[in-house]
Amino acid sequence: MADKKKIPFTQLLKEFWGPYFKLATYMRPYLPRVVFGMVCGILAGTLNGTIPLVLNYVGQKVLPAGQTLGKINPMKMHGADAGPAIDTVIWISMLIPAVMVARGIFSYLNSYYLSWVSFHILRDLRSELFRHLMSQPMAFFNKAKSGKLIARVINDTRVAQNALTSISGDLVKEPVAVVTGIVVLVSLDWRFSLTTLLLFPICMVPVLVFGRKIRQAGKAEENEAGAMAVILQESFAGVRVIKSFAREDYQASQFAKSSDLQCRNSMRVRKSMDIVQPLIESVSAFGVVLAILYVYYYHIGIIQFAALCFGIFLLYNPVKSLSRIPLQMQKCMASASNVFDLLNKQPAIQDAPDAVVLKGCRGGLNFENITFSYGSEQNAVKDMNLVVEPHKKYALVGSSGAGKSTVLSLILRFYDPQQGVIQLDGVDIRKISQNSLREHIGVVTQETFLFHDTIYENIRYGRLDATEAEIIAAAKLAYAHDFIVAQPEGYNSIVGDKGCLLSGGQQQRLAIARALLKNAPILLLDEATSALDSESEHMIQAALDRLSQGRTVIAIAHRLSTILKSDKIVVMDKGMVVDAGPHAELLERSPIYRKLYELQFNHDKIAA
Ligand SMILES: Nc1ncnc2c1ncn2[C@@H]1O[C@H](COP(=O)(O)OP(=O)(O)OP(=O)(O)O)[C@@H](O)[C@H]1O
Repeated sequence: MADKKKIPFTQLLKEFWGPYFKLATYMRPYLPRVVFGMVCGILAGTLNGTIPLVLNYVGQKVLPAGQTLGKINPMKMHGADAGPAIDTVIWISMLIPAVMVARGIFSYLNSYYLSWVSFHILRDLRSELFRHLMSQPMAFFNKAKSGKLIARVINDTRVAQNALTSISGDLVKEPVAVVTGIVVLVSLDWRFSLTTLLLFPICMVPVLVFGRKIRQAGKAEENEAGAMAVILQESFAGVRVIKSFAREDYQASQFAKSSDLQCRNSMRVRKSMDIVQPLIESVSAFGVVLAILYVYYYHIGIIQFAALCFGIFLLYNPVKSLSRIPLQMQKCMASASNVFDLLNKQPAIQDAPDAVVLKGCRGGLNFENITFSYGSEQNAVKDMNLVVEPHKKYALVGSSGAGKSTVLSLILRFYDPQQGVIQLDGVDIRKISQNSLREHIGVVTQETFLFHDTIYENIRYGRLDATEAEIIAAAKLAYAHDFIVAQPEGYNSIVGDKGCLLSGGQQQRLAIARALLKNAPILLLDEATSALDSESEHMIQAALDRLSQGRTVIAIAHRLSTILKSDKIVVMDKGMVVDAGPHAELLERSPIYRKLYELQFNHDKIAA
């Protein structure tokens, strides 16, 4: 039998309330507003509770005395008992709108200030979460579903904030309203109040029973919202694949399934939520019967009766809001713990406390005994030793899966090797701040990523403070200026989602312009394998040649021209550097290189 360990109460409290308290700490910068909002809530709650007292007072003052239900004597309405003069009646009656208006103002201020705070908390939480996600290393994004991350940033933060707003709004105002209301009712007529309030605890039963169901269904609803976001994100990102396989119907059926589940979960939540109110109202109806019986036996005054009934009626909303708090807390807790789970995830790759900020570098790299695996038993890079001299050009060659792309990722510190050191100008790259390291490395990959923005903004991404003249100069150097000005809106033309409104060659040239603008001393190139038309290829090659000038270049070579121009060709096989040297030497002495050359680069030779 499993050993049932008793969890200490304090730990339980921490686990259950932890996310809520953590969320509440986000209120700290806005404390004056929170306090003001809560004080307004207390005043609104107090005024709400005292309304029957005011009604009773006004009634006693302005209506002839001695009127009781069942014993009304119309004759007493005239003559000596007719009551005070009309101006006194008006003045005293004005107490009622005065209290109601004051209650309305405080209630509005309570809601306004607490909503203001909660929307600002939502803003802060979302920004922090996004920044935190952006700081996660590549290994995190390799595993995470981006749709789910989007749902966390948009959905979970909103659900947590929504619940926080209503909870913080209700938590102070409503108990005050209930306590004041009950005290006032009891002071008016304790027997009537006790008789009618007797049923209040019974009203809590449906809240407790259905609260559990709401919690479970609510969690399933949130999870399914995440799953739906994954389908949406993948369908839009992979629309080319979907269309080329004619899988639109399949995707639509996947989405419909998720939507159906979402619909059923939402119905479960709604059903449980909506049944609570009619049950409470049914129980309350018995309270009305009790009230009528009480009046029948005790013949209380009509004004007092009206005030008591109004008091009971005014208790309804605060009690309803209070009964909602546990349900909202459950929702808040589920979403907040999703958010804080992500926020608590420390990035596996972080800047060392004494990390230096790189200001300029020569671009010399040294790989010392580098071994790296992505987590599987097989090493993607093994015992790699390589000295990369500044301003020289290196070509990485090797069969598919040899580890070439991994080497580029290690230079960028997307991953840290399990063994060995990579040095930049003699400094371990783990001792350099990640931002400044990457500021000194330009990357052009075969899969160009362009943002859905203008051509101008896409180039400017290379250096955010670049001037217009510098951006145009970079485009000219990348042989992109001519096709850009030929676009309907020139540099202000939108490139479409991931640059889809431009040709592959044009996208590549924009990426080169972006790298030229960055002007980094080290350049990592992953050449396009896809066959571009010869004119486009020629221009890209010329643009790359310009980009490479005066920099340390490490290129994953797919073209003969690249390997012929390289100072050194590094041959990789199964994660290891098996040889390195100039083309002619390797052709002579390396069987692996010879084979690769014949398979991979020979057709270029023929084409040339
Ligand atoms: N993100 C990843 N997670 C797990 N394993 C990976 C990942 N990326 C690459 N690998 C594995 O690491 C090894 C080296 O891959 P890498 O992409 O570096 O090879 P490559 O020489 O660049 O191949 P190609 O020329 O096909 O791009 C391969 O066995 C590959 O399956």
